[in-house]
Amino acid sequence: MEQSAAIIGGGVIGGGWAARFLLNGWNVRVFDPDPDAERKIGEVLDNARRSLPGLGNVALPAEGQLSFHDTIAEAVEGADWIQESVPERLDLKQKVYAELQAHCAPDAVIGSSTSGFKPSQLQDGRENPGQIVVAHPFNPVYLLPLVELVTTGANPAGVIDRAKEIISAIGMYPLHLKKEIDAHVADRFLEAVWREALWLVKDGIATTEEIDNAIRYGFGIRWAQMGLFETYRVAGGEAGMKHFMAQFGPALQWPWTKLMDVPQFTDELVDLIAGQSDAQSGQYSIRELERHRDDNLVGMMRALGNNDWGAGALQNARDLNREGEAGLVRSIDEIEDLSQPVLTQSRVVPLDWTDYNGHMTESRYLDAFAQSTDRLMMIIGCDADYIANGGSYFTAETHIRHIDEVHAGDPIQVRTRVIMGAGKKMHLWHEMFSGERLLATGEHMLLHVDLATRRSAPPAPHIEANLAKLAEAHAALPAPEGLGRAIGAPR
Ligand SMILES: NC(=O)C1=CN([C@@H]2O[C@H](COP(=O)(O)OP(=O)(O)OC[C@H]3O[C@@H](n4cnc5c(N)ncnc54)[C@H](O)[C@@H]3O)[C@@H](O)[C@H]2O)C=CC1
Ligand SMILES: C[N+](C)(C)CC(=O)CC(=O)[O-]
Repeated sequence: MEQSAAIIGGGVIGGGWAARFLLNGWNVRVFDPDPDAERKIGEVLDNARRSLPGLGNVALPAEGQLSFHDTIAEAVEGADWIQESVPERLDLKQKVYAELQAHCAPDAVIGSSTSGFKPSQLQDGRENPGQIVVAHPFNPVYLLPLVELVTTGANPAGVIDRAKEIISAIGMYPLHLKKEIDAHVADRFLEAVWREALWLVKDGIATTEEIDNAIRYGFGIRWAQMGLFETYRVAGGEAGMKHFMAQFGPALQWPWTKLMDVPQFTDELVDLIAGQSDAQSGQYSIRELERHRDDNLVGMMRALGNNDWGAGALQNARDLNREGEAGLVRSIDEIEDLSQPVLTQSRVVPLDWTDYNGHMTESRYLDAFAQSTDRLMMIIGCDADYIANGGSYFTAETHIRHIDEVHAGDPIQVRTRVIMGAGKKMHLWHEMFSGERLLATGEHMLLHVDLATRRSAPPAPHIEANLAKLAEAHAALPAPEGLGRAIGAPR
């Protein structure tokens, strides 16, 4: 069923929301009085399209339709979700809510991107306060999964459930606060760090660049994977959290922090910080910085995914949910037509799979084919449980042919044939396509092993039977062009 989101205010954050909804298959209807809004959103979308689709290992749905509208009334027509991202001024937001509610469906959810206002302040004076929630995202909205969902007693349970469901459906994580508070949870930390950093620059202790280095060479990386409490638990050593608190608790009383005061934003301080920031990063345009940021975020989140941890684990769970819609199966019984090659991968080339030649790098073809082999193994019953019980396949030989180029952001699919499956042997033929274009083939010989002895051994009967069933069904297909090819063989 088609769903549509209205984006009210299409600046930095509204543009990010537009990209997030659109690339997750929603139609997006934008209202922003800025005559440059369409161009700005177009540029955000270009960056989102090169980074988000390849973040996970399973293809996203087809993009929705994007449209721009001259009035709020038009933009909210038929919208299931309305996301307000106008500037952080309470009077402006309240005016926008009055107009939104004059035109939107009473059961649409209205989420506010506000960084700090409480939902009760936004609901105040409204006829239908129950449809308004705070849905506070993080920049870039199209890549970072966190949304702080803040509600009040005026929000019916049904609205809260729908808000959680929709936020999850677009690949984000709704952190539902237990109660409302100014600046929610995450921005209270950000404000504390920001205040302290301003003091450090003002007092001449460190430049903007040195402060950024203090974060990105140390605790910033640590926070991205374990947050604060888990990190400090580990820092307490074997004695854990209690020891950590005993050792560092007293420091809270020492002059380690100036958090209670805020430096005045005098012209002098603003010039000092802006000047240092220009010296640090002025050689890049904002769009270039955004692309560096996105490349780094995708790389870090994919690395976390390999370890099934933190934001990477969240993405893996999302991939798992999307498998069915992407046409991927997990067992032989789910295959509709056994006579055809099995779809073993449907994804987009991630940013971190490309190289200095500007295309997918050679090692990633093996990575992709190995993932397809893993899925074929799962389909025949050689799944995580079976492997944990001591049986698996080892690859004995691989031959990859590179036929055509493919670039970051392009969709790819792998279809797999079982050429032979008998006894300990499994002979597979993978073909990688982008649309109709054949990109590469991978021919792989695997042997079933006993993981205890590390020697080849017959598979369990159900695995042998499933493999034979696929091999027999695929034997009716014409032999693949290139099967058995060796380097140097005539072409
Ligand atoms: N920039 C950030 O890092 C983050 C900002 N936020 C929040 O998101 C909201 C928007 O902030 P940004 O996107 O940074 O601001 P922005 O200045 O980049 O964008 C605001 C947009 O709203 C438009 N606008 C102004 N009046 C409007 C109206 N009456 N109706 C529709 N559009 C209108 C402006 O033309 C502009 O395009 C704020 O509430 C902010 O606190 C939330 C998370 C992070
Ligand atoms: C600076 N800020 C308060 C607007 C930041 C946010 O609200 C979240 C973010 O993306 O850092």
